[in-house]
Amino acid sequence: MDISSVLQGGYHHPLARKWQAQRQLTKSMLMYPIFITDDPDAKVTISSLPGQCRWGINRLEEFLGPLVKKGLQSVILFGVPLNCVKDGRGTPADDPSGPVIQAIKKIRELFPTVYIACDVCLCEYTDHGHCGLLNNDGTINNSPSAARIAEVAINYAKAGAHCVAPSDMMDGRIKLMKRGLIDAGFGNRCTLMSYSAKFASSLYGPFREAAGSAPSYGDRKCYQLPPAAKGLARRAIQRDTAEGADIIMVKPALPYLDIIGDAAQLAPDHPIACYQVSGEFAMIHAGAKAGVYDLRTMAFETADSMLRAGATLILTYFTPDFLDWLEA
Ligand SMILES: NCC[C@H](CC(=O)O)[C@@H](CN)CCC(=O)O
Ligand SMILES: [Zn+2]
Repeated sequence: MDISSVLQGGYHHPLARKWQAQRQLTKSMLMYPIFITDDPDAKVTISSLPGQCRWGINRLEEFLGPLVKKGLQSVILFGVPLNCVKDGRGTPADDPSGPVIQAIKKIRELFPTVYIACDVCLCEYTDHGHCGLLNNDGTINNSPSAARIAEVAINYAKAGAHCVAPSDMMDGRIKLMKRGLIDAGFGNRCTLMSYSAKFASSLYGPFREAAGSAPSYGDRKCYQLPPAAKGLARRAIQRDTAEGADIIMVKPALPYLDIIGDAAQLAPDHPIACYQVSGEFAMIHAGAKAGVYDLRTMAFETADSMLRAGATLILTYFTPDFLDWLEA
């Protein structure tokens, strides 16, 4: 046999197999999506997301304390207001007494080492459930929507968020948000993580149930990317990079590994995030429950695929599990 034909010598040993990975999963790569509700003492199980709950701010120490001890380094907050008056412009989104702003302050106080990102969108706060403001005919009114999203982001930054992450997919919101952060004095102390390539996926169901954020009519196909749209994703990534995004995100993750690769190629000097969304998480659990594979092995296999594709940051509901598994 030719010398060049023999590869197995390079990975016959478990340690040598580790060396074959370009990037190994570490705790600092994990960002934990968490749901904050406006009942301060709540701890409500989310049936569609195994092991996940909606938490009130009075329970954050009980919830996050053990995870911080295990090495939790970042969270991304999703507000789930159940006792507020939703309206056409998502007024409750940046209510100073609302769950997100209260949670930013509480987590800063309780866990000063934890990096706090905030998802910025209006769908959890609008009475129509869309991610932006609407025209009279029910279509998205892009410009005022982008302006409102930027306004919410600046208010989160003022409350102490380390990072704002607009998941709305409005055109031009990154430029507006970056300009707003700079003008408000936060351009150099608040990260702008753009959900640049976010697809109109069928994998958001459990989240929408958890956050009560499904659109009251229609869908999000006119502002989230078509699943087959590789060119649009590449253009959105280039656009957001040019508009001042500090981190580029692809979402969902597993069905879009090629887009993660595109992002790494198009924005080689930016951290690349990917979001293993609620439906991916639920799907992996369902397969393990059905005996198709071992849960831990599959969770690592999916994370390794995202790292191999070029991700440097993974938003995942598996974060608490990985904190245990990476310790072992
Ligand atoms: N801003 C929209 C929420 C959005 C998807 C959607 O419901 O369209 C995601 C949150 N950023 C869902 C995330 C998930 O499914 O885990
Ligand atoms: Zn939204």
